Amino acid sequence: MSRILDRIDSPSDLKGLSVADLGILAEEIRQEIIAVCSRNGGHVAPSLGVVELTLALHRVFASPEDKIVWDVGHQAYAHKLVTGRRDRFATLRTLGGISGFLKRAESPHDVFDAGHASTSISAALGLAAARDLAGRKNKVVAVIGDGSMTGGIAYEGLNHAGHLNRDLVVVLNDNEMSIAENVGALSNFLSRTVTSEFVHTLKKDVESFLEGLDRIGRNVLKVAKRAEESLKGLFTPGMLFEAFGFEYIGPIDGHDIGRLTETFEKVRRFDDAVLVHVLTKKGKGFAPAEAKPSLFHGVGPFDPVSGEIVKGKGGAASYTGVFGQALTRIADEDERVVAITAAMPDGTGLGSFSARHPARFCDVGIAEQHGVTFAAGLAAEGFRPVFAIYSSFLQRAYDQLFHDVCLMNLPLTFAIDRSGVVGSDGPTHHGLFDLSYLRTLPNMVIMAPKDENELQHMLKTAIAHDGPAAVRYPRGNGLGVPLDQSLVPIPLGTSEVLRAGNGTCVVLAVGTMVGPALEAAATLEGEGIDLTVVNVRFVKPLDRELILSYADRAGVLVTIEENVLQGGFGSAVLELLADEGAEGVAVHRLGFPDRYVEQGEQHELRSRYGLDAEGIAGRIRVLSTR
Ligand SMILES: Cc1ncc(C[n+]2csc(CCOP(=O)(O)OP(=O)(O)O)c2C)c(N)n1
Ligand SMILES: CC(=O)[C@@H](O)[C@H](O)COP(=O)(O)O
Ligand SMILES: [Mg+2]
Repeated sequence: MSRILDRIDSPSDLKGLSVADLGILAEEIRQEIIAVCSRNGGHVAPSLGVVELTLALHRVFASPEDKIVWDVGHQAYAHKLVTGRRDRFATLRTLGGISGFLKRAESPHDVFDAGHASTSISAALGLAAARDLAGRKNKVVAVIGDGSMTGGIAYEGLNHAGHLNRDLVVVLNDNEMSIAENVGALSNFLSRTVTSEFVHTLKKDVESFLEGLDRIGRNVLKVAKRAEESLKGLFTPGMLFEAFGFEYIGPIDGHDIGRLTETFEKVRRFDDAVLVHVLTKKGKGFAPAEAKPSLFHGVGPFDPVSGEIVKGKGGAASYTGVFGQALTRIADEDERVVAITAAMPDGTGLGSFSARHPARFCDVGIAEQHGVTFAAGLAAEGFRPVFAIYSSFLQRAYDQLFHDVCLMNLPLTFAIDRSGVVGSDGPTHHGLFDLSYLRTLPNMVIMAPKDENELQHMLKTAIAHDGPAAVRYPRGNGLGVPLDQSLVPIPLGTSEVLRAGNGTCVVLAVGTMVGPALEAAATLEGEGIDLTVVNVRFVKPLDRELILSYADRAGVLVTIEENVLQGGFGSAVLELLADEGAEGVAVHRLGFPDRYVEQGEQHELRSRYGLDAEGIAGRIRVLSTR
């Protein structure tokens, strides 16, 4: 039997469907999401949770004239399926395929690119302001999750929107989850829904009783209503949004398409700022995802029936895991160590730390800026905070790094996970800028380990250092090297010569690039090219002496980094050589170019950009024959 989904080429095809048909379509969409994500991986639970919400929005609002802005965009798979991307959906998150997030370049229905959280309200308000300036009449809708509502920019947007009172709809998709359990006072506040329903029922009962009485009864009713309003105000989530100047509607069942459609029809007729509070279940309709929403938030391939996760090739422990274990051990001996995450406790490997040292663990929510300044406060009082954070999310907190950390030279460790290419999440998530953005800040020490064992020692080095220090390491498995139990700080600014070579061509490799550089050296040895390979270890401070002495002797210096070339390690070497007047040495920089790198498996991207062993060998071969 043909599916309704196969007849949906654009949102306008939803208009003629009955509520019952929409229910059937929701089920078909869920099956499609599960089938494709079971092969490609993806953000399964967030997307399954908003299928009815997506259908109701697209049925009532006329995208792309009406603008629907999805926060993060990780929940927008149903949106992709009903906006003309059904045929390409099987390529989701693959090299050359459609994005796992929103992309203006992909569809006119994706009105604002995303991948990072909490931006939708500000973006939607900008779209609404542009509409008003242009004299258009379209609607603008921001859809934001309860987790993303922990990000400060969301309140900056609400504050401005309430003040402007533009025609703007904000849908709060409340599933009581961030990736892990949502944290913070707001999340407690939102979950007081039950209390508010209780107050609502109580109000109705009391009203009908008093209305049955005489005039005195009606006066009592007036007083009671006033009291009830303040009581309700104390207990309902609406109060918060009303204080921001929004009309509040909800909470409503986010899986009841009929109710959602009716509500949005009503809201469509308003012309001021409205917030619709919708309650959904993360992972809805797929039992394994409902049972383990954190696991299925973002997941690799799995069995589409049982939900069992397909095991990788096994092998070495991940950098993330080794970091978490090492930090826990260091904290066992050093009571000053406090671990901080911004809503990524599992992704950053802090699970064992939080279980062992709960009082010294903090999840600040999706609040990277706050997290950095909060950690700086701890550091100012003698603690040794370690902020474990993804490279691309730390970008949010650049001024905090500058103003609240480096300026005071505070002892704060940044454990920067997901540096380099991360894979299927693509350009919003690759950690390709941290060497550049950290290098410019005075006082900052920057390290990158060649393997997971060195990561442990670098962590120890960072925590022992009396100033800010960053250790950047990649997503995925380490090299499987033995792990030292006793950790020793590495003297700052010292690198390590791993292969002496004949000194004609010297490779200065950073972190993940050390392994492929050594492999390339082994390949080229058979061709009579005898490379020197240096594990740089410190991007700041540089090992000036070693670099300058090689520059004196070598014909060619090759720098290799899993970072953009602009402002990265290679740039630092060029600056040093220029400042010291080093002449006669040719410098070749290998790294990522000055553009946003697409999605794809990590190995595919490294290969595409010539940063695997083969690519490195090929480029040095060309240099050597010049
Ligand atoms: C700035 C930033 N920090 C962290 C993340 C990682 N992240 C992606 S989705 C998510 C949870 C979002 O929760 P919510 O908005 O409630 O959406 P749900 O997944 O529950 O649907 C987090 C922490 C991110 N994308 N951007
Ligand atoms: C949407 C988002 O930002 C996160 O879910 C991210 O995709 C997690 O990435 P990892 O899978 O590398 O933890
Ligand atoms: Mg949520």
